[in-house]
Amino acid sequence: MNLFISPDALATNPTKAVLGFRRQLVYHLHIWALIAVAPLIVIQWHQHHILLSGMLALFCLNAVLVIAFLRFKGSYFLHGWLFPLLAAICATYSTYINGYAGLYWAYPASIALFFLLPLRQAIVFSVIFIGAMALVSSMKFAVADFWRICFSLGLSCLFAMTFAWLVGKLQRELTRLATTDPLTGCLNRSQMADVMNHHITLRERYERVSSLVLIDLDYFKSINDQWGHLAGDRVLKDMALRLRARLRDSDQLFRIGGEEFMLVLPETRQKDADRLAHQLLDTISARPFLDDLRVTASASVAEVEPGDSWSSWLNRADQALYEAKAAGRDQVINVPRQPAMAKTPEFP
Ligand SMILES: Nc1nc2c(ncn2[C@@H]2O[C@H](COP(=O)(O)OP(=O)(O)OP(=O)(O)O)[C@@H](O)[C@H]2O)c(=O)[nH]1
Repeated sequence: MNLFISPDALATNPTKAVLGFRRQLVYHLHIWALIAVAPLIVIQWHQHHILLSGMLALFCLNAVLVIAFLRFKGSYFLHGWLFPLLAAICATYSTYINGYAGLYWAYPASIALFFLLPLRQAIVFSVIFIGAMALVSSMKFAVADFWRICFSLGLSCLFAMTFAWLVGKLQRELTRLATTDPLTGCLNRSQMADVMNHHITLRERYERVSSLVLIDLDYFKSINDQWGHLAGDRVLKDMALRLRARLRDSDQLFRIGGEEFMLVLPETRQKDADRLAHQLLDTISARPFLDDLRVTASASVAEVEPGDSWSSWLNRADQALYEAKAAGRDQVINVPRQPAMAKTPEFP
């Protein structure tokens, strides 16, 4: 078995990739900490530091459980909280009984806090940890060393905090870039299957109904041909703004192709989605784009049905959109609802 490949190695979308990054960090940190700390259990036992040896054993047991949970269940054992808590307590207590030999462990412990905890919790935790270390250092070491320890430990935390903060910012920015379309700011296809599957699950489990609306600009190619691609881009941007202005916060707007947009409308039945689709086509055709460019769009509406997969749901909507185009464009076509399952007659 390869210990160094975590279950998240193959993430299927950007959000999962970020979650996978955090899991791998936690996973690897626990492995290295386990390897480093396990021999100390025996060393401290031999030095008759039974309490410290016991706490280190607890630390290693927690590391084994975290690794096993991540590896086999894909979840965090006790949310990964015990590592920072036990590491800080062990380092403080070891400094108290072992002096400098214990102090050295405070540095990796203070850095690990920022890799394992959310940033705010790590800051609070590190302030408490530095306070406890300062107290122990004031009892064990000369004044000059006390100040050296406080400043060097504080600086380690500051470096780790800056790094963790920047990595968090980078993760958020990369997720945004990977999940949205740069031209219109709409969600892109990377999230589509996950979002639709979520609504299918809500339908299957709680009978909560969502609908899908596809909107495709009519004769968009001729806009590009006549006015140029930059003008086409401005039409697409304006189109996304108009759609967003009419939608609720809970609705999700995707750009799934060149001039094709998809709306996922939670808690919305087909007839309400149909009304919204008509309103959206009106907002597109009512006002000219650019200076005086009249544009129309075609749309289709499909409510999620029992037994749907995301692709069958999308295919039905796609087929209806094709019909709207074939029927002359500038109109909404609804996917016919499946008849409700007839109840099986009960025999006396
Ligand atoms: N400006 C611009 N054009 C794009 C973009 N993505 C795709 N397109 C163009 O969109 C056009 C789509 O053409 P078609 O698929 O024939 O669709 P259409 O002309 O709208 O015709 P119907 O949909 O049948 O009404 C093509 O010319 C693509 O080059 C984009 O990001 N910006």
